[in-house]
Amino acid sequence: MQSTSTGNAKDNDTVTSKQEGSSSVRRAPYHLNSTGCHIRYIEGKGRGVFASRQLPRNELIEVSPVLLFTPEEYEAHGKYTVLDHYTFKWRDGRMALALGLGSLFNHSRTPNVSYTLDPDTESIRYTTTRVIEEGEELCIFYGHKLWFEPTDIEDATREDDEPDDGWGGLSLVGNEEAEDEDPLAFLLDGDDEEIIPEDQLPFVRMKLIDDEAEDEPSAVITEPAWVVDISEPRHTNTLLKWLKQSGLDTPSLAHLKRVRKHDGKTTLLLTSAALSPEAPALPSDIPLSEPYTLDVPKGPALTQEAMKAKATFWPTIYAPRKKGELEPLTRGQVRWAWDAVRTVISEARTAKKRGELPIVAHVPVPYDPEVKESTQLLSPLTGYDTRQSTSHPLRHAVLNLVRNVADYRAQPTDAAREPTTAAPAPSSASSADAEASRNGAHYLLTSLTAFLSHEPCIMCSMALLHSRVKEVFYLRAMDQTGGCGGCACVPKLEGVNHRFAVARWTQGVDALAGDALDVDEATDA
Ligand SMILES: C[S@@+](CC[C@H](N)C(=O)[O-])C[C@H]1O[C@@H](n2cnc3c(N)ncnc32)[C@H](O)[C@@H]1O
Repeated sequence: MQSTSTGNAKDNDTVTSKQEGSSSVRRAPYHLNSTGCHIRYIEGKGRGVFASRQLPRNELIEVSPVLLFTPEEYEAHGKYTVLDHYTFKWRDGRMALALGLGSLFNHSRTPNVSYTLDPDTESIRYTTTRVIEEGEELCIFYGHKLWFEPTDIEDATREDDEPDDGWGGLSLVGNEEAEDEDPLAFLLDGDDEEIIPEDQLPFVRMKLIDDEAEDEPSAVITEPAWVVDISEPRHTNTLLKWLKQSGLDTPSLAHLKRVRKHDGKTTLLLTSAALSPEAPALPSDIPLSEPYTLDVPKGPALTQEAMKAKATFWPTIYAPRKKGELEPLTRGQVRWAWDAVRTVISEARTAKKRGELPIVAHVPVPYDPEVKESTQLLSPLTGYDTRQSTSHPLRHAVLNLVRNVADYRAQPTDAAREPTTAAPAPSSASSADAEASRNGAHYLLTSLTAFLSHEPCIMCSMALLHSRVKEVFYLRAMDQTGGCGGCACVPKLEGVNHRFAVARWTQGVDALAGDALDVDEATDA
């Protein structure tokens, strides 16, 4: 436990503390911080973080790296030390200690700071939840099971047996009950690679088109791919060999033939434009024209008829499977999705506390490292419904999310986001880049999954479709207003040029969310 400060605060930064019979004046260190935070002593709490100027709402005020301990290290050493009062359980079971200011935020039942764990960068991001005046203490919510007597009156009068509200308070180690609360633990503990049978998944996946409907060219779902015309067919074999060695030959296009002969022209399929927004570099010793993008079928043909329909776009492999069968999912994928669902619930709860509708749209960093690399989504993004605070009818969570993604994409360069992964774009790529953009490689949500607290309204479903989102999970169905199966099903409409998968999360949500997601059933989310 950190030192007990029992004396009177002399000024903002000092307090007289009595420890083991001696009395001394304690001074908070000067903290170099440009985001408006500084450390002060408070009677009965020890150190705390305070606003050194007025802070706006939704301001990122601190990013704290975390130090991670294995459960063994913690069991053998950590839990017998002062660290026990600062460590908490990281998502993968390790114990985490926030560095920087992170460990100095005190607890409040009415916090003015929320935080999100970022496993990718092993850090915690702290954001203000309202306007904070200069001199106010910045507090987070630790959870309901405190191991100390809070000084704040509202905290001291809390009910001990109140269930965790899931707001996202740090669940401190030793809080076994809180750890056991995950309603899906029975499903999610185990081997990451193991396939979870469809009927055990905690969500229901909607079937958007009948296998028979695939037989129509108008029902074929496509995605953009880079192709190049081969002027001299004798180079085809050399190019196929080069393609194998180039790394462009990714599994996502394995259902397509590599070469198309059409109207006397031979064309080579290079790579997915969704995964490689830039035009691929071609071998310099073979005369070739500029690569360009073309819409090709997204999946194999399930029937002979579908094969004919798909061949009008690009020759496609025939791979019959059981009718209605969906891509199998592994436990790792389901756990990743559940993490996102928990974030959505916790953010909806925070939104409600701020006086907004508890409607949230969230895009996590992709599970698949290849997709993460190609989409360059290196940190999760969230959109909140802000219709209440802005009195603006269009500030739906999904629209705000799409805007956030656009802002993220508009950052000067990828290098600014993560210097280690970004390669400079070749200057010759600019026209191909523009072409790729027109053909769909650069749509805002290409290859990404959106997690939504509520089934999106028709406008938002259309925005998701237009952004080329890969799939959507929603937690609460909106039968009167929903555009993904409620009053309409936008991705199922005839003639739309993109379809996204839809799943409704059915297990664990009510246990975790309680009434946190409740909205009027006529609300368009
Ligand atoms: C993560 S630390 C926060 C920083 C701590 N005050 C310090 O000086 O190092 C958690 C400890 O701070 C104290 N603390 C946090 N919030 C408090 C509150 N509302 N009332 C009293 N003590 C609090 C408790 O002693 C708790 O064990």
